[in-house]
Amino acid sequence: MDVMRYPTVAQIRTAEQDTGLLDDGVLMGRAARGLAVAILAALRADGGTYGRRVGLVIGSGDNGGDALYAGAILARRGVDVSALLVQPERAHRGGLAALRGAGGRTVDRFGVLDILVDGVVGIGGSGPLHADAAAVFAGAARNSPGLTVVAVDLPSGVDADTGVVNDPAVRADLTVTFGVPRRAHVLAAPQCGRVIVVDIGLGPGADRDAVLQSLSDLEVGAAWPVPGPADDKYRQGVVGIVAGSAAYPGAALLCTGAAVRATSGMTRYAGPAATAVVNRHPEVVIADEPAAAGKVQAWVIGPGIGTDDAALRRLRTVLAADVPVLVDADGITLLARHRELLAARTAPTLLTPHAGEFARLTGRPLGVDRVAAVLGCAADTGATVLLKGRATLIAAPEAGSPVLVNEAGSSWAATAGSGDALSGIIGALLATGLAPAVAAAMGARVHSGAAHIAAGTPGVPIGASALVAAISEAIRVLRSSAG
Ligand SMILES: NC(=O)C1=CN([C@@H]2O[C@H](COP(=O)(O)OP(=O)(O)OC[C@H]3O[C@@H](n4cnc5c(N)ncnc54)[C@H](OP(=O)(O)O)[C@@H]3O)[C@@H](O)[C@H]2O)[C@@H](O)CC1
Ligand SMILES: [K+]
Repeated sequence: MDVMRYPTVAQIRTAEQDTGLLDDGVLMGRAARGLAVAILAALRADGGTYGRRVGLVIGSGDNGGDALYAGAILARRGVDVSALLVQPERAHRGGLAALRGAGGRTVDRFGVLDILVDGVVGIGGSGPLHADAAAVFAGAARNSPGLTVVAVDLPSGVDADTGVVNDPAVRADLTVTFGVPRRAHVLAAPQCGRVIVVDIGLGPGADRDAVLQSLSDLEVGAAWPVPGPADDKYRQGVVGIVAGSAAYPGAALLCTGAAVRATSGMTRYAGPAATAVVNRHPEVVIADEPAAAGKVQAWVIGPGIGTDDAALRRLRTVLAADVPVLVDADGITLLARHRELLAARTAPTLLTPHAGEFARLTGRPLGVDRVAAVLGCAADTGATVLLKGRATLIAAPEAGSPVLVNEAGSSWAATAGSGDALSGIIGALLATGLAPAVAAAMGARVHSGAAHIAAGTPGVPIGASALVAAISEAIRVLRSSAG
């Protein structure tokens, strides 16, 4: 599959070392040129470069070196460059000399600026942005309303591998990184702004061993199941949905509505909201119980089913079936109390918890390293696990499997009932025979796309019904990106 890969800092360091160009500063020179080009483009897009005011906040490592050498290039182009050294005695010597030689200057505080460059820390950083540096950013923002912040490699204070946004941390409008994207660029995307990856000649193997990966839109669009000439409703997969209740039919309507829109296969509903479901979605075939529902190729169970004896009975029935099962919401709460049900599974299981359900399932809080947590949970449960969030993570239980990430691109999907829709989409994909992790990643992409389309530009708040209504358009956009 055509994927984006996000290596760890250790893997990036190895790739940089493998070039043999680290010690003579070749890589830093390339990084600085790429950074300068990006800053010049940002200035040009906003009125030109000559005489514009760029401030550099410089830390004590090579991240500051990149910024200083880039500053030298900018100064030679007539940009007014000033640098504030957070730890003057530890600032990169060669970079500082280059900046001064090109006409840049060091300052104790910034005047009014057009662009502020964060060269405090990159992949060598840990923990929050130090207080003295944080004060510089706060002061510059006060002085220069509308200031554009450009992060070198990473916004300082954001952990490169976990994407944890410490307090304080820099929030960037643009992040310029080198060779390969870092995990934080997808795990903490809102903090990074637009990300530009500059080629510094790391070679094609630099991200080969990255565990964290994402599918491209093109790949999702090309793989989306659509009916072929020989297909009938059964051949495209039948999904069975157990969701909602007579008193609360909403989850049932959203989940089945999403499944109906996601593929052309057949959708069955089994449960106490059957009448409400068929009244809203006449194409759905209903039953009162999963045991009476007829044949399916995948089950979805959990949204809004409650945690009473009837819900547990239905969960037992569904998990006893030798077909893939997606368990969500109340289903996960029940599973946390009845782990033996998972152990007896004969076909793949997909669990789709949010952070709270994840903690219930594993018996411990999620922690800061979401990638490690989702891998651990998949290995422990033997199930594929989709951990919901702005960056949704998906891990299969097989050792060596990648973790697939879907960065939602917006937060419009954070609304009640949104998860019910996600389950329905993924369930329909599971029924077509896609591997659980791939079905989950593709479903998450369409789900976030639908939220984005429903919210519009500029966005307005949406309910989950609007998201479900936009699923068809989201699939159309992805399929058209695949040509
Ligand atoms: N290697 C390469 O090939 C290439 C590398 N490149 C560039 O180098 C960068 C990596 O450089 P690096 O290794 O020098 O580390 P870096 O990110 O500057 O930070 C370390 C310094 O920060 C300090 N510090 C730590 N935490 C802190 C905090 N919270 N707040 C404040 N300070 C903190 C820490 O201080 P200490 O803990 O030692 O007291 C240490 O001095 C990389 O991101 C990229 O930009 C490019 O040129 C391309 C080629
Ligand atoms: K930085």
